[in-house]
Amino acid sequence: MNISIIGATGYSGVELIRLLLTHPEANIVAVYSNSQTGKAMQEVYPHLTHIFTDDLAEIDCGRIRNEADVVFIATPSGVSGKLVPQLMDGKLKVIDVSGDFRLATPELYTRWYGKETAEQEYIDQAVYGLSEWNADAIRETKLLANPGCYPTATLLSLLPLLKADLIDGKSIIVDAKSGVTGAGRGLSLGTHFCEVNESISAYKVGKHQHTPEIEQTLTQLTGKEAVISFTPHLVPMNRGILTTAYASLKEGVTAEQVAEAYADAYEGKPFVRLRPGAYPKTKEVYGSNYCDIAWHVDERTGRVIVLGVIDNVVKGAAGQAVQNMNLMFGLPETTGLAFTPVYP
Ligand SMILES: NC(=O)C1=CN([C@@H]2O[C@H](COP(=O)(O)OP(=O)(O)OC[C@H]3O[C@@H](n4cnc5c(N)ncnc54)[C@H](OP(=O)(O)O)[C@@H]3O)[C@@H](O)[C@H]2O)C=CC1
Ligand SMILES: CC(=O)N[C@@H](CCC(=O)OP(=O)(O)O)C(=O)O
Repeated sequence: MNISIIGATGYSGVELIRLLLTHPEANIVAVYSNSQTGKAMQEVYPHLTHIFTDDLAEIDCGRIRNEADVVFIATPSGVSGKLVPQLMDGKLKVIDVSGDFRLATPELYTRWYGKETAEQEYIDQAVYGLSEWNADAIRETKLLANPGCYPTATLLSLLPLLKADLIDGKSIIVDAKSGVTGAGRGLSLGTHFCEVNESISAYKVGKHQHTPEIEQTLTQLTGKEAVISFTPHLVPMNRGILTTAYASLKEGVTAEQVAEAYADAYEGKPFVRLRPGAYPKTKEVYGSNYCDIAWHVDERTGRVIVLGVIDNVVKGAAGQAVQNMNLMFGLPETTGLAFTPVYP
């Protein structure tokens, strides 16, 4: 497959390069940037010296349509919404890592992102790329909206329980923690070393843009109403997300039914590792495409507490995007992704 990457200089873009360089069917034909065109990749990322040395090109949708089979877009919100209408032509498949095509309507997007995205006709063409839950639709689409990082861990944790009707969808609380790469490579006061190191804080309480994405997907994939309280936190580490989800169990639900729901949902799903009763660490999935899930039934309160961990840049972005590419091109899901987490 001939591959182009728009936004190759960002953290998700450079992770796509790392994964695609060892993918047996992938051939990166061009990498694109907005503000660093003409530079070689190793000038921007010296760790790529002697490995990937292509020059960054100015974004050219005509060239991409002519020479690529698939284009990954890993740009800040509001960018792909404008690019995709220029790319959706002929055989080209588009995988958007940003949030521009995830929400059901442009109005909903603008309410949560404070920006404009593409028109409804393009949003309607996009398939939500939660690989483990939407594979049939993913295989057929030409426009893939790759899930957000927090939604990936949260949805994989909660969907089995809501689908099996074991929890009250309106009782869900999600407390999430992310490493700083989740905020991208751009410089900002909030991600500055002295602000983040030896500290932890919540942000965007009650207004994080992943709240509607999680609610919408829970409902679309289970047919059940879902309302969540979602609070993200920034923690002083590079990679990793831990989501702790709480939900009230329906009357009479047993720990065995909970275990069965997870086993049924993830049988034959290579990237979800079920670890009942465990305390998974982000370090245990670092650099890998795994999502580890553990659950604890609290009989005293009648709640279930679910812990999900992913590497935000891999399963939360580039890894899941490659998994989706594999599905879209009829390859085994694990192609180019079957590697062991880096530990410790
Ligand atoms: N980081 C993460 O863990 C995750 C990120 N995402 C989403 O993926 C997208 C990329 O994130 P991330 O890699 O962290 O971001 P970065 O800030 O690290 O990178 C952004 C990239 O977009 C390019 N870019 C910036 N503005 C424009 C523009 N106007 N037109 C074209 N290209 C532009 C930059 O290129 P240059 O500077 O060279 O011009 C850079 O390559 C975001 O939408 C993010 O929300 C999703 C899941 C997880
Ligand atoms: C730590 C951190 O700042 N994380 C980012 C994740 C952004 C992201 O992935 O958002 P979209 O893909 O939906 O744009 C945030 O909370 O906004």
